[in-house]
Amino acid sequence: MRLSVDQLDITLDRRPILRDVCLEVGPGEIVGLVGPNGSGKSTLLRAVYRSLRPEGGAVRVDGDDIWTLPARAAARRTAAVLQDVGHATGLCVREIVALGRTPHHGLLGRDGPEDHEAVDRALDQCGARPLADRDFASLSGGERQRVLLARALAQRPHLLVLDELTNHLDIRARFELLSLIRAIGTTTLAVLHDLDLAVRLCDHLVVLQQGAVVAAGPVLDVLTPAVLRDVFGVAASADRHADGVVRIVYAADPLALHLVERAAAG
Ligand SMILES: Nc1ncnc2c1ncn2[C@@H]1O[C@H](COP(=O)(O)OP(=O)(O)OP(=O)(O)O)[C@@H](O)[C@H]1O
Repeated sequence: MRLSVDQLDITLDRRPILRDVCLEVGPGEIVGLVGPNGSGKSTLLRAVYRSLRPEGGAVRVDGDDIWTLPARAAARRTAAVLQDVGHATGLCVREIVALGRTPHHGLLGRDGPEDHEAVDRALDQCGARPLADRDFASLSGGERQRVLLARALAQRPHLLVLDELTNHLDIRARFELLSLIRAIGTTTLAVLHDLDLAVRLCDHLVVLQQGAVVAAGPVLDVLTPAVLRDVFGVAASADRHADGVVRIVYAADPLALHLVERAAAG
């Protein structure tokens, strides 16, 4: 259950988007992919879940290059929960979660006892069993995110890929979903915009800036004041507090961006 991204290059519309990107996610680790808007995070995830073929480099799951595996074998290994995906109406929650079993089906595509067991377990893991018979389209944003995570877990993937899973969620729902991901223990690569959540969830962070990795490693090694200032444009530091929790503390009011710009200039 290991992800290795090796010297990945991606060009879109004749513009280089990712350059020489390398990263590793070890078994059971949660690695956060962070960086400013447009730095290439979603593009990198697309390459990892095999929706975008790179010009150079390789994505390996458990040592196998995903482009040398048959499509169905690659699909079984990686499950993605993506942001802002439109969803067809008319399917109930159980049917949506059962879609996670599709890569495991043979040519006849029939569900067996193992599929039912995987769906029930995923619904339970995500606290979504009471929603099982509801129309998916009738759910709140937070409930939908839980169900989409359950669909990914029903797949029993080696690797979980999450793109802004906590978008649109209130603060309590964010923490609930993130603690659920921690408890699941699947090897995970997660794009997160909220650095405060990223430092709580992740073992390691990878920072992308203009398509290149500019820092990678344990949270406190990566989020130095220089990285927070030069990459994210805020005067802040990440510190472990007495209760053991890492928090980001702003040196200046983050709304007073002119102070940050002056600090950077000086
Ligand atoms: N299909 C495409 N064709 C051309 N350029 C693209 C395409 N998809 C993305 N890009 C460009 O690639 C760059 C990286 O986009 P990407 O969505 O990967 O960034 P991101 O870090 O996920 O951004 P955000 O934080 O805003 O979601 C952006 O400049 C974007 O405009």
